[in-house]
Amino acid sequence: MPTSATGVPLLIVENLGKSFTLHLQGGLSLPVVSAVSFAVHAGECVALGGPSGAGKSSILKMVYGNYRIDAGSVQVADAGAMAEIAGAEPRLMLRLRRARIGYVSQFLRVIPRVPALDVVAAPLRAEGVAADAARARASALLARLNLPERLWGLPPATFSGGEQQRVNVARGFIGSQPLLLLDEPTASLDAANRAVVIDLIAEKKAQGCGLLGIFHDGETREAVADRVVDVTRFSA
Ligand SMILES: Nc1ncnc2c1ncn2[C@@H]1O[C@H](COP(=O)(O)OP(=O)(O)OP(=O)(O)O)[C@@H](O)[C@H]1O
Repeated sequence: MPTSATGVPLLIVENLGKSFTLHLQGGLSLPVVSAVSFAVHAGECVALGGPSGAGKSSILKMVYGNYRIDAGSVQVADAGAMAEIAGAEPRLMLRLRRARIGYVSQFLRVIPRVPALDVVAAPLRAEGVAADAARARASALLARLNLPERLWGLPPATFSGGEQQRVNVARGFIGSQPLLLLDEPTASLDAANRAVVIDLIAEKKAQGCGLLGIFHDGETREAVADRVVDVTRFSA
């Protein structure tokens, strides 16, 4: 696999394939993608492109271990070696998520009764950062994303879509994982907050992180992506 000028590979996807089995339709098999191959290197942001239903989110979910991998290989840089995600034990997957792969999903999975500040600080706490320091960094990120301070102590369940997305973005960006997956991180945001997310992505790149994202908004994609991998060429 060639290494780009930007850095070492953080993610190598080779011949990845996925079909969904529809049990309610008599076990009908719905092929989604096959032979997906690309890599993400340190310091670059790669966008997954292609029309709705092409399989972009499914690829992100396989990389994060949320969807089972039917064929091929997904390897993530881990302590000088590459760890295989296909068939990974849950314990390995949890460790990789804590230390190597961050993920900003489209929607925040709300945890009942946990205030927004602690939702955001949680990945740092999992890395072993002390509670006060983790909260201080969470506050700084929420302030940058213009989340009103009166909301920080409240659980995000009743927040607006855009407020929840900003909590989700802050939670995804606070950690120090070198690979970050982004599923439409700016979809519900206004222009000012979209610009903050674009800056956060640029900062991660400058730190040597690799990012793999879906950006429906063309302007955002244009601003952050170093290249686009068109998923239609892998349609099954
Ligand atoms: N859990 C699932 N069970 C069955 N089919 C699924 C599942 N997840 C995705 N699919 C199907 O796989 C195909 C690809 O979906 P996916 O969400 O990956 O596409 P996408 O390119 O991200 O689309 P969009 O841009 O609309 O988000 C779709 O036809 C979808 O219906």
